[in-house]
Amino acid sequence: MMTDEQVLAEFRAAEALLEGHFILSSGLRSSRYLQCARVLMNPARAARLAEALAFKIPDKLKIQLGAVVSPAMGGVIAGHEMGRALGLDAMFVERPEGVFHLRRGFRLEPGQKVLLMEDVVTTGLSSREAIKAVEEAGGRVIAAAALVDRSNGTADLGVPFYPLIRLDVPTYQPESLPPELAAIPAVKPGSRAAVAA
Ligand SMILES: O=P(O)(O)OC[C@H]1O[C@H](OP(=O)(O)OP(=O)(O)O)[C@H](O)[C@@H]1O
Ligand SMILES: O=C(O)c1cc(=O)[nH]c(=O)[nH]1
Ligand SMILES: [Mg+2]
Repeated sequence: MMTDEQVLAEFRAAEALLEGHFILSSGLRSSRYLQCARVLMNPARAARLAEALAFKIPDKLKIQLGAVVSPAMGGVIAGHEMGRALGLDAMFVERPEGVFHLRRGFRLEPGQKVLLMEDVVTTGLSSREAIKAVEEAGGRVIAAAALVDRSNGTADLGVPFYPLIRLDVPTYQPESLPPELAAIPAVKPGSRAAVAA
């Protein structure tokens, strides 16, 4: 078990709570960014957080799970640590041509029950795209998990969703930025291809 304060303390210790002007995966803008790669770069910290998250998933779901699948890049280490915490193999989907799919010889048994693991959920779009990829590969996503849910309650993944922590962080459409954000040059930390302007 970990309290929200303990989770936040791990993020602070990792210097993962960034402030500035960020272009998110969805194209939305924010003055705050959770840089989960900095949290996960410490293996002991990554393992502690994954164990705390595994504890939040109900046993009746956990016993059904056959694998963890996560969307690359951000989900890779998070998914691997969840695999360790749950005693399951962890695979990832990636999108070198733009659409998530399993590569590298990863495969799912027909109907194999999967936990979809993300680092951060903002709009839920990446999770939904990854769920589709799992289903196209024959698997069945029965639950989703993430280190951080910053969707402010808006993300609907279509399956039960277990975030380690929920953080209320505002996002803005690029055409309706508050002046203090418009004054700072925007950076895009994630790896999804930017939408053409
Ligand atoms: O809920 P969403 O609105 O989809 O946003 C969250 C997604 O954005 C980030 O990934 P990103 O696309 O930046 O790429 P990366 O994981 O390859 O860095 C993060 O790792 C999630 O996958
Ligand atoms: O929405 C995103 O792309 C996003 C937000 C955030 O806080 N951290 C992150 O890694 N991605
Ligand atoms: Mg990602």
